[in-house]
Amino acid sequence: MNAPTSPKAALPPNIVVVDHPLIQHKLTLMRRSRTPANEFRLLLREISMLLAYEVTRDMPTEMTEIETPLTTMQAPILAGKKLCLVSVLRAGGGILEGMLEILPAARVGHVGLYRDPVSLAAVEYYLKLPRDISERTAIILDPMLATGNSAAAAVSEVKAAGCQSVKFVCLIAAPEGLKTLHDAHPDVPVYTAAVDSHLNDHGYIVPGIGDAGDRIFGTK
Ligand SMILES: O=P(O)(O)OC[C@H]1O[C@H](OP(=O)(O)OP(=O)(O)O)[C@H](O)[C@@H]1O
Ligand SMILES: O=c1cc[nH]c(=O)[nH]1
Ligand SMILES: [Mg+2]
Repeated sequence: MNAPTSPKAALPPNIVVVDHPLIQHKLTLMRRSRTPANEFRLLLREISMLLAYEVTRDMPTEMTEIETPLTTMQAPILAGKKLCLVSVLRAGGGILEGMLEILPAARVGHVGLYRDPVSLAAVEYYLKLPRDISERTAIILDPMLATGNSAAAAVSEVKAAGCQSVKFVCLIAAPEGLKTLHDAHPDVPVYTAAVDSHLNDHGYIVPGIGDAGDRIFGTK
């Protein structure tokens, strides 16, 4: 039996494990191999909305004067840099849906990456980012951080486009991937619902959820 681990002391800094009970419950339902694709997608969307709260917790606000039906008051509104959500195709689309529910004004970019099944290197096949991404905080979305090769490549593309403020959101991270991403991009914080035990010989996260893209789109 493989239990997920949260060896917080051994992890690189800049990792936020969002261990809210609602998220943990929904993640358990997603992990079950018999959970069908339609339920899997819905659970991922719900968890993504909850992760959106955590990854935006440090967004600055400023005060503005408004009129309520009873009086005028100083009230907070969002201030500072705008956001760009960057979905790593294919599986990032599963997180993007939920994030856009909470952050409807965000711009959206896409990075198409697949893992070479033998070398586990990330192979890029698509890139489309908003022109003004350098003026935004980018939140890169991908459910799985396994070897970390895809995440590191996605962050490199976003930085190459001029973005200096980057965060990474996933559902499950492996310790190996957290280290690879931190070594390549120590300035990028990672928000994850779980840190699992290890990678298997094929680079899959154990216990994990299997192939996220296949489970979202029912392709296996
Ligand atoms: O950390 P890594 O070892 O790079 O693995 C993680 C990547 O693997 C999965 O994508 P996959 O290559 O299966 O593509 P898909 O989303 O099109 O299925 C996942 O969505 C990540 O992008
Ligand atoms: O466990 C894993 C590892 C990489 N990609 C996935 O979709 N799942
Ligand atoms: Mg896949």
